[in-house]
Amino acid sequence: MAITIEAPRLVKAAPLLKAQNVSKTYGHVQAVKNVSSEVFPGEVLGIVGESGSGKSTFLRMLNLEETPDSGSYTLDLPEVDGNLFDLDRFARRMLCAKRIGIVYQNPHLGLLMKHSSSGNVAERLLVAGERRFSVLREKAQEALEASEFPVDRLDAPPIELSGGMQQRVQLAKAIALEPALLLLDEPTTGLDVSVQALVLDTLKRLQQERKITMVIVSHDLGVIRTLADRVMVMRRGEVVEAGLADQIFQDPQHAYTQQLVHAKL
Ligand SMILES: Nc1ncnc2c1ncn2[C@@H]1O[C@H](COP(=O)(O)OP(=O)(O)OP(=O)(O)O)[C@@H](O)[C@H]1O
Repeated sequence: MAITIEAPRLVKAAPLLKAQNVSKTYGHVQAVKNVSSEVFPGEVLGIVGESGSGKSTFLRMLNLEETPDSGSYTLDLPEVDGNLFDLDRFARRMLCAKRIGIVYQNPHLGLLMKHSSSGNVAERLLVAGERRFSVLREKAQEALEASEFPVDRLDAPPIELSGGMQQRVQLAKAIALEPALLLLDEPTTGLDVSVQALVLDTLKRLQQERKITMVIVSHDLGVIRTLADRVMVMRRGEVVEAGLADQIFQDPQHAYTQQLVHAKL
C-alpha cells in the first residue's frame, strides 16, 4: 500500500501591523523620517532611543492621534481596509475605542483623574457601545483584576492612587475590550524601581497569557529587554537598526545601538 506523506507547508502569518515610510515634521523639526515597521500577531515590538528620537510621535501616529505628512499604516483586521491615516475622525475614534489600547507615561493623558477607577474602565466600554450596566461593571472589574489592581480600591479615583496603581488603571482600560493592538508609551518611566518591576511583571504575564500584540516605547533598554521580541532603534527620527531582541542586545551592529547597549551593561 502506498503511503503519501504531504510536504509540510511553510505557514507564515501576515503582519497585524504594517507601517510604511511614515514621516512627521513639526515646524523645522523632522520628528519621524521614513519609518517602516511590521508587527506580527502576538509579537512585542520594542522601540528604543534617546529622548527626542521620535518614538512617542511614531506611537501617537499608530494610535491615530497624530496624522503624518506622508506614509501608510494598515492593520490586518476584518473591519478595516486600506491606509488608516485616511480614515475620518469618527472612524479613527471608533477603531481606537474598539481595537487599540494605549497606556501613556502620563496618566493624566489616559484617565479621568477624579472619576472612580472602575468608572474609567467602564467609560472605555461605553465609548465602544456597551450600554448594559451589569456588563460594564463586570468587565471593568475583570480588566482591573487582570491588571492586578486591588479590588478594594475600585471606587477610588486615580488622583488618590500611587503612580503604579494609576498605570494599572490605564492598563485595565486598555485591555478591557481585548484590543488587537496594545500601545505602551514609557509605561513604567517615573515609577520607583520596585514598582516598575511589578508593573513590568504584570505586562509580561498579560502578554504571555493573552498573546497580546504590543508596541512598547521606552528609553530604558531593561524594559525593552524584558518584554520585546523584536527591537527597533530610533535616532533623530530615523530607524538606525532593527532586529530580533536577542540579536540587538548580543550583537548590536550600529555604533549608536552599541553605545546604548554598552551604557546599559
Ligand atoms: N506636538 C509637538 N509639537 C512640536 N514638536 C514636537 C511635538 N511632539 C514632538 N515634537 C518634537 O519632535 C521630536 C521627537 O519627539 P518625541 O516626543 O517623539 O521623541 P521621543 O523619542 O519620544 O522622546 P521623549 O521620550 O523625550 O518623548 C522632538 O524634537 C520633539 O521636541
